[in-house]
Amino acid sequence: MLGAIADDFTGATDLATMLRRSGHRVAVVNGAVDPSNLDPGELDAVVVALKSRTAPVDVAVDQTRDAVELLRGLGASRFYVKYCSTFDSTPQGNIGPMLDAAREAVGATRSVVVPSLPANGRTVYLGHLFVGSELLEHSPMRHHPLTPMTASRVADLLAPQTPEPVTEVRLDRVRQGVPQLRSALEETPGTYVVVDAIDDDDLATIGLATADDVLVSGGSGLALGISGPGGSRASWSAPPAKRRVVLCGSVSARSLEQIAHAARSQPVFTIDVPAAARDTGAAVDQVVAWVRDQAEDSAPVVCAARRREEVVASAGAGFDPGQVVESVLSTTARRLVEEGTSGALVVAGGETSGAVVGALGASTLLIGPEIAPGVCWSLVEVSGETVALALKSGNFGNEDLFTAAWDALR
Ligand SMILES: Nc1ncnc2c1ncn2[C@@H]1O[C@H](COP(=O)(O)OP(=O)(O)O)[C@@H](O)[C@H]1O
Ligand SMILES: O=C(O)[C@@H](O)C(=O)COP(=O)(O)O
Repeated sequence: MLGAIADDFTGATDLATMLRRSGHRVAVVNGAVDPSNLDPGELDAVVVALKSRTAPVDVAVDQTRDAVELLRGLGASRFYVKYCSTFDSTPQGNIGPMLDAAREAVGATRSVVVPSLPANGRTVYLGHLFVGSELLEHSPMRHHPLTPMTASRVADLLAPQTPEPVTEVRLDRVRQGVPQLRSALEETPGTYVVVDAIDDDDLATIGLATADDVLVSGGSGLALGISGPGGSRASWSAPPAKRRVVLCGSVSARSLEQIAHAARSQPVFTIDVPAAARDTGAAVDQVVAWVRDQAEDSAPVVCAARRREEVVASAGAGFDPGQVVESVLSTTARRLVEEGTSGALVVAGGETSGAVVGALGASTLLIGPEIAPGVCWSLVEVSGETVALALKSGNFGNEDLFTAAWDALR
């Protein structure tokens, strides 16, 4: 079994989507909950979802070690550390510390570092990470509130995060083929080796060349190069139709476009963040009541900003706006599910998704149909009821995702 550790929940379902494509029967487990209902005999891969991307370094390291133990207990013999395809991290971490912790725990001497996800425009060439046609440092990730990415060479981003040497293998060696790449990796000194990849064939070559490595790391793209046995997939059946709701805590450029698109046909509610900070319970009551008032066949959207200017800055606010929004959206999710109002949620944003899955107390996500590259439906059990969840990474999906996602739920 392949055991994977993802540093956020949307990243976990992103990876699961790619593992499913490459022939694995895969489940995502919430690293914070005991996965007692999991039958590893029916799975080729398990992804542990953590909320460690922006956690304190020691917390991320402890969570990583615990995840390795959990995966070992489930029978994992190979491991995959999944981080963001835009390498979201700071000079302190947490990609380096998580890699160091995983490498020591699994006894690996080396790991490739492969953030590329060509399906969503993330490529690495000459060691530099591109988002579409722009270097990472010129992309909107430059302005990310928690992990502003102001450099583009992956080795330069990783080096301050680890005492281990970081080296590079260039595209020409990848394009020479699997045996040559394997030799290049063996000859290249360095514990972490950043490998260029600009299309899915490159990822396939890297996957084959590292097939015997006990540890690999990357965005989700590398999973396309790791072949699973390709047996029949875990059974999927959509839960009974109940009201559909979108909870968007992401303020990424693509999520804001998706809200604007949905607003043309669906009701949209914008949370008043300062008011919610004063009385979170009242804000949740207001959102839940608003959702109940919408037409049964609608797919209402709840968000906390429709434009970038509406994002409340932490500095000087006197409260943590991110925490307030996560709290309102996750408590709303639990209320809507518990009272039977909603059985299908699209949740946008990595931190937001971690908060929602945490509030639902879900332990295992059974992976279902794909909605867009890196976005899929999943099923969770909440108090004996089956709920459909789609966890969407901030910058993933077409503009119409909040209205089109439901088509894949049948
Ligand atoms: N209006 C707002 N003001 C301040 N923070 C907000 C607002 N709306 C959402 N947030 C916060 O922004 C963060 C977005 O992060 P996340 O959910 O990971 O999305 P993404 O995947 O796009 O990065 C969350 O912590 C969320 O609570
Ligand atoms: O690898 C990716 O790009 C995604 O799986 C991911 O981790 C994105 O993070 P969020 O935008 O914070 O959801």
